[in-house]
Amino acid sequence: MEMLRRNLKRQTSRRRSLSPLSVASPAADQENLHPNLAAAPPSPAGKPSTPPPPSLSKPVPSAAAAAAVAQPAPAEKRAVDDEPAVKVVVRVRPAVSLPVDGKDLFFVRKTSPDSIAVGDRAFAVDGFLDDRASQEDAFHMVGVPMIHSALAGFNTSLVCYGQSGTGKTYTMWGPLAAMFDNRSDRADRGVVPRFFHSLFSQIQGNQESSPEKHTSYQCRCSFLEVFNEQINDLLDPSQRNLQIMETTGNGVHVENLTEEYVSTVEDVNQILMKGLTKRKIGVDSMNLKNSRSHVIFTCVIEAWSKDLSSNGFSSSKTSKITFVDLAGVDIDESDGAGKNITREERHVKKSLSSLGN
Ligand SMILES: Nc1ncnc2c1ncn2[C@@H]1O[C@H](COP(=O)(O)OP(=O)(O)OP(=O)(O)O)[C@@H](O)[C@H]1O
Repeated sequence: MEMLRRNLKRQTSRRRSLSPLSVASPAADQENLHPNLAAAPPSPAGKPSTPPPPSLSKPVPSAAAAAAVAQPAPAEKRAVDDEPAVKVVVRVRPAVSLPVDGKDLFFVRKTSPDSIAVGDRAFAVDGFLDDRASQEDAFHMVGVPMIHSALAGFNTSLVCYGQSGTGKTYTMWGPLAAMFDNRSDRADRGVVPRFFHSLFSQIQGNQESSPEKHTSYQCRCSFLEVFNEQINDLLDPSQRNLQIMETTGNGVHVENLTEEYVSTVEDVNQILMKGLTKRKIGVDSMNLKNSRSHVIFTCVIEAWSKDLSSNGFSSSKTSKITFVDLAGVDIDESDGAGKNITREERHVKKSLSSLGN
């Protein structure tokens, strides 16, 4: 990844940008990591904002445990099996200005279905979105397979990383205002709002197409930021410097992190708006907003089925979906707009380099 980062530096000076997206699905572990991917994302879990019904208040199993609780239906399993455990996708952001000499128009280019070249260096990838790719294209490449995994009961994650200004936040969330249905800029909506739009329609479709299964779903979300090496709850600003704990019942989780129950895409959009407006941002010397924190949005889906056509056989599935939007690093060290930025940059760099260890 360090190699890729160095190439990004060269690219910035040419005012074109690329940001890698990684989808881990299902239950990727360190041994399965793609050579270009640094590490699997953390797995937070915390207390719900409102207690669930007694029968539903159980520990969230890991992906392996979830798969053991209920085997996915054959069609769901096939869709998940066809996907690699970790998928690395590179997206190139459109140039902010045309190159003066026209030389770097194809600086990042696809060289085969599974490789790209950045200048004279080659990288293996699972997918490539060039600077003409739409938000819809990004969703189809990384978001749709995640929905299949989540509904099949597997944990799945999307991690966006890359240099500052390369389009991580745009790809992940899109402009906040575009989340509303009546907006003319709906085409700008990012992977996450599209994911939940499609997820809730598929849940409704599943319930309508197989009424005999009596499947009920429950989804709960949390949103945290890691800023200056402290974990803050984006859904409850009074909860700062939260601690990572490991307990027998809950596994590794962030203690006291708020979880909110959601049942519609509008519920999720409200949570996204609430969290993203509280995210720490800085302003660089070009007056562009930069994310100064890593943010992690998590949704846990639990599904219970009672199939009346097979002697009332019951099953349940749990999956955790994690979206990680990492802070970017400014390549130009003199770009900071003040003393704080320098300290934040140091923490961002330290945490990003820890991912590679
Ligand atoms: N594919 C794209 N199409 C159009 N505009 C884009 C695209 N990608 C990024 N942008 C625009 O480029 C700017 C920088 O993008 P963004 O904020 O997403 O970068 P970032 O990688 O998240 O940066 P940081 O790490 O500093 O938060 C934004 O104004 C965004 O709207």
